[in-house]
Amino acid sequence: MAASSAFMAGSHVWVEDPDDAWIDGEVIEVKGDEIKVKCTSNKTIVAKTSSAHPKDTEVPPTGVDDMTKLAYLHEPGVLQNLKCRYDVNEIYTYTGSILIAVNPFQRLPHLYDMQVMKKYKGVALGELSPHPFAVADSAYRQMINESISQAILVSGESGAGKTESTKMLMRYLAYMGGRVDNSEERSVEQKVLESNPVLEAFGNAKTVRNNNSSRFGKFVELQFDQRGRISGAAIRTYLLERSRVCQVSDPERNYHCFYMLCAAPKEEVDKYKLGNPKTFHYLNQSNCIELDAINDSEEYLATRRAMDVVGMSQEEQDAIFRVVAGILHLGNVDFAKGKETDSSQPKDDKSRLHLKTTAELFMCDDKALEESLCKRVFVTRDESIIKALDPDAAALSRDALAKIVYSKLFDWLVEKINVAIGQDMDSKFLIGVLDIYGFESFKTNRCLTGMLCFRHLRELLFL
Ligand SMILES: Nc1ncnc2c1ncn2[C@@H]1O[C@H](COP(=O)(O)OP(=O)(O)OP(=O)(O)O)[C@@H](O)[C@H]1O
Repeated sequence: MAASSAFMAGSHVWVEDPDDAWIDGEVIEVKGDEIKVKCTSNKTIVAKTSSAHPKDTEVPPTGVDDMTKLAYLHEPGVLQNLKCRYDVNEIYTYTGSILIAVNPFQRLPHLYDMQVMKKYKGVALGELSPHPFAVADSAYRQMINESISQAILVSGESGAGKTESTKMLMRYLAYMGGRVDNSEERSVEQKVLESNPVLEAFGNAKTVRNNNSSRFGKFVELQFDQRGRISGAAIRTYLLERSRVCQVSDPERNYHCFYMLCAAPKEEVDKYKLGNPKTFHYLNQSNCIELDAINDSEEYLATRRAMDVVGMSQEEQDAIFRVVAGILHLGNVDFAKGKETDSSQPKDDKSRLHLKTTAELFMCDDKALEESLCKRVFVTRDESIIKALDPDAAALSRDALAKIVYSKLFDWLVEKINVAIGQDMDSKFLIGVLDIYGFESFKTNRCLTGMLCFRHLRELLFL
């Protein structure tokens, strides 16, 4: 916190700047609760002492590898240190036992090769340069030495690099706990990675910040035996962003799988009665349909291959894509006023056709589906009361159905993947890596309650 009494002419300070967030300079005059600062950028500004912070002039130009070495742990000091390190390609910095990663937005393979992994093996945290391998090594050693399961929490804004960091942690843990006796078999890490395209197709979407943003929290659990060797793994997922299924804001996209299926080979598209993604309400609310770096047709084939690898049969794959297509048709069912007061019915022939197609794809009765959308059943102790819904309420009920069906599909996929990876129910210890997406602020919040619950859960996680 800034202490006004600490500032005098000649003090080095940080003051807020509308362009650069913070700017440093030297105090040339102190007047009451204000200071005049000659900034390093040469401009002179007057700032409130309450919003200024002292500057640590002892910090080396390339920064320090652990923020606890800074004389002042305030926002401008932390940001400046991260920037200095980033400028010399040091993307990792410690704050005690916490590792801060700054996304380099470029491949840095030399940072993660086998030689680097060997270097970090068994070395205490802080002895070598900050690195996810050091964090993973520390977790592994604590698990072995203290016989206690460990968890690593990876958190940050969307696009910050959580998924990449999680992969590094997993790679190192797999290296430490690798099974030497069964080299013919695919490693657990390999199996987890192979399942990624399936999870990404159904749980990732393009957002403003990240073209391949994970819209769910993921807890990857690596299970170990008594001797510290990997004996299994499991993926637990949390808080899939359901609202995205029926509400997409510009310039974002819905989940990748919807666009992939529309870009599938023609016979598949015909089979699921799909077509141009722009004709579906759940996709055309945003103008963003195609992505420069992603070819949806190729991604569709890659997802199918990954589904084969994780052991999903052709029937299962067909059922999955029928559900995906069914959701798109469901979204095109509009409602108009029905004959009775406050009732509703499909708006026109087009809506009736989409409803019928949805029922065919979901393999249910179209009349029953229509009833479930246009009416609500209240169950009391003695009887069931059926209430007709007006068109707005019916549309809400349609969206609620789309969201619940999609999230059930996602949960089913995760279960299937876990069977393929192979869990060890009798494992001795586990190391869990929690990759959970961070706060985001939208112009209009898609789902306020969802966001509130999500934030509450995150608060609990951090306690
Ligand atoms: N250590 C790294 N090395 C190279 N590139 C990276 C690294 N970390 C992140 N990136 C780049 O940034 C992109 C976004 O990173 P990532 O998907 O890991 O973010 P995220 O925090 O998981 O985002 P979200 O919460 O939206 O899923 C990656 O696709 C990759 O291109």
